[in-house]
Amino acid sequence: MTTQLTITKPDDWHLHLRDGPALNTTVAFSARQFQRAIVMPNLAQPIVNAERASAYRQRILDALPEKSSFQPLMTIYLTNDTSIEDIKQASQSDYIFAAKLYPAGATTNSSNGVADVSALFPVLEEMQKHDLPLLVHAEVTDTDIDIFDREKAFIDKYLTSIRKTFPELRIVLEHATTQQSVDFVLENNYTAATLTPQHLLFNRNDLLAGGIRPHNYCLPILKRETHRQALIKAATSGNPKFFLGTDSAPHATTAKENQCGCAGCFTAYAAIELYAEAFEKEGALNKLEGFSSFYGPDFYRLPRNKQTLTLSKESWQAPPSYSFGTQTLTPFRQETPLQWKIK
Ligand SMILES: NC(=O)N[C@@H](CC(=O)O)C(=O)O
Ligand SMILES: [Zn+2]
Ligand SMILES: [Zn+2]
Repeated sequence: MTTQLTITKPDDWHLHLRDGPALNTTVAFSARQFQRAIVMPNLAQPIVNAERASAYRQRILDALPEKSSFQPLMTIYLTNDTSIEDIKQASQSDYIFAAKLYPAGATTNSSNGVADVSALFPVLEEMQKHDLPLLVHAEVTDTDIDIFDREKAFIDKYLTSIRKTFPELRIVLEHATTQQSVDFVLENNYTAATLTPQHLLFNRNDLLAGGIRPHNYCLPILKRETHRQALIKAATSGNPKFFLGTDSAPHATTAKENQCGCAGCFTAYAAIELYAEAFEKEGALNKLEGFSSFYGPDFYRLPRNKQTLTLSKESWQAPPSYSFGTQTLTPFRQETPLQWKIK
């Protein structure tokens, strides 16, 4: 049995750090284990251009613990007002690494998202031209589509045509949750997916059976077990199209334990530990390093990290909450001890 594991320092290719006082909590947790992170742009006032990304990046750097060399990799938020010039400027900047497509209304702070995907095609054309990756929250928002079918419906309605129209645009299907997404990624060139710890560890019973568990609620919603198995198979396959993206998405405890609770799991406090547990259960700890530390930078055409990170097999319990600005934050999987610990 493996009781200690040293891997190249990982990166997080999908992260929500939020803004303001929240940065004092979120940034340090990610910097503890990740060297770099793709920072999502869905703030209350979304990061829609290079100028806003630059200011947000500075606020993140200002919140870094001393001596940390953590690098935030910024993204811009696509809207129906995104211009060709916005894409040019983002591509030319040395701190923006992708642009994110949120269908309007699909998830947290997405009201400014794209209402008409086809109207975005000139922007996607420009992204392809500059080789700026497209990151997608792949869910339709149609009220007549069942929430468990929204990812598949997005592939059928939009992603297939985006893929065909822009064959060399690099696309990341973010936080993939279904067999259909795995198949789509496998079948198409220049197409990858991030996988979250919650979707590798949990299925929808963990959300809904025996009581509703708001801290396991995220979007896309947890799916049935067959889908979880497809994701774990992809993650542990050694296929470089699948890599780590936590989608750690902190919301104050009161916002989650609520009449209308927010979507998002706070995993960044123990993300690599949670992934290690998922890989170990599958007997695939030897595949963790590629997934966590190699395939992401390879896709983004960035160097792999030089530093290492060591994990040991050790049971520990997360505290009931962390402070989060003036509020508190409940860690994901708080009720069950974690199995791995960073040395
Ligand atoms: N995943 C989530 O459930 N929530 C994310 C948004 C997102 O990634 O869709 C958030 O910002 O809270
Ligand atoms: Zn999302
Ligand atoms: Zn996210």
